[in-house]
Amino acid sequence: MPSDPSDPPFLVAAAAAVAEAVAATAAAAAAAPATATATATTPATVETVPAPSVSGASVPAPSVPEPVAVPEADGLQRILRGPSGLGTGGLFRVSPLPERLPEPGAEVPGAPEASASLPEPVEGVPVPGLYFHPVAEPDPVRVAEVSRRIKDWAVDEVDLFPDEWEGQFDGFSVGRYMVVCHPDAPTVEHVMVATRLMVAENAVDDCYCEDHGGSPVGLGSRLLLAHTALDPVHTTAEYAPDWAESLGSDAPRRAYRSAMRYFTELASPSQADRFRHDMARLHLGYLAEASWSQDDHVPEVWEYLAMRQFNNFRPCPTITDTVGGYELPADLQAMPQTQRVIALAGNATTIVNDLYSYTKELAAPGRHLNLPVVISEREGLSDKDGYLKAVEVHNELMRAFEAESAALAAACPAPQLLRFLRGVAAWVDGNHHWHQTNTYRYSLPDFW
Ligand SMILES: CC(C)=CCC/C(C)=C(\C)COP(=O)(O)OP(=O)(O)O
Ligand SMILES: [Mg+2]
Repeated sequence: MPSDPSDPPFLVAAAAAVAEAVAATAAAAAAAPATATATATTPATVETVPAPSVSGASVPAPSVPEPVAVPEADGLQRILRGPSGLGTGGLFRVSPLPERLPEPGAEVPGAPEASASLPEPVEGVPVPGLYFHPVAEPDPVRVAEVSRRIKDWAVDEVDLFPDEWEGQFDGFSVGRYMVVCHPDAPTVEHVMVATRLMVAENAVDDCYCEDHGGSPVGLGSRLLLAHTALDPVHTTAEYAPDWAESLGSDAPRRAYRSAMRYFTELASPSQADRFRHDMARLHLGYLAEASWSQDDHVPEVWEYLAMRQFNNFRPCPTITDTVGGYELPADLQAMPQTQRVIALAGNATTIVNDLYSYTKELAAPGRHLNLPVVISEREGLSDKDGYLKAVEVHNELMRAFEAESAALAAACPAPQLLRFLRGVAAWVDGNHHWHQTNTYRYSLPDFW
């Protein structure tokens, strides 16, 4: 890509890095035989998408993003690491992210023996055959500080849980979760913004939908009223006080209200609106799951996957830029290609949850839907074969996420977008790490 002499040096460096990656990607795609993944069988068509201006100039992007070819690991890793070289330091508020560990020729890293390449042994066993990237344990000092502050917030500011739930709160290890998912957060307070939201989101899920008093009955009403803690009601003077008072009337609403206040102090209006949209998606997903539960209905696999795209971790990686102290401009965030990357990342991370929480959900009363259960039921497979097929579904989603992310980085090398893509990838890896190592909460089935 020709560079304008007036471009700041980091843009020139970014363009050069990406141009190199594009060449590597195109060469790899031309040389590579068709592979097992659906995306890899599509010819590579990497077109350059001009970065839209923040002022809102129209973006000539296709309305339906084309799947792209999977780049070889080297090119992909280079893109996801982001720009490097003179002048790029300003793209990283803190020291550069730890690099993903290489995958030397292994088709599926992460089988138990592969964990020998980790810097330190970690607790928990990865799902055999799962495609994931191991990461190092997060900084224990930062984890301890976030853990201390989040407990204070939960107890003193929002009165989140009764004493008997304290062990579960601690066992969730939300401080470790959020520190490992946001390695580029410039301060502890930035991590806290994500941590409060994570706690609040789980409070709503547990108390409204699941095993801490939740039920599908009346869920729509509860979710809508809680949603107004994120998306305020603009009403008349007569009715506004009742609405405002309602936000303090249970723990999920207190948590949403407070976490959202902290978030909007840091987020731009556009970032806040993006988050509200994702939370509305989440609540829609909860409702579909609840209606199937009320009807004792097992959806088809594709229907389950559609529901799980909404009942999904997406609101968490979507705020990676706010937590990182920068902003992905709305025009870049709204591009169909960016939306596809975010959706694939959310889907891969959420199927990771289905796999790690499988035994927990099997032990819970009633039938709890997750991907292995739905595949077994709908496709007439044994529990083990349903689980193994769910691993394959995850792996395909994960590879598609990485391929689309790499292609987008190559096509649109805006620095904020490159950093955002790295942030989403870090969230994906951190999410896996937390699930694997949270042995208080999760354990694997005995299939191997
Ligand atoms: C943090 C957040 C946005 C959560 C939304 C939905 C959610 C709780 C998940 C995607 C996790 O799935 P699940 O409800 O199955 O959680 P556990 O398996 O109970 O950990
Ligand atoms: Mg689960």
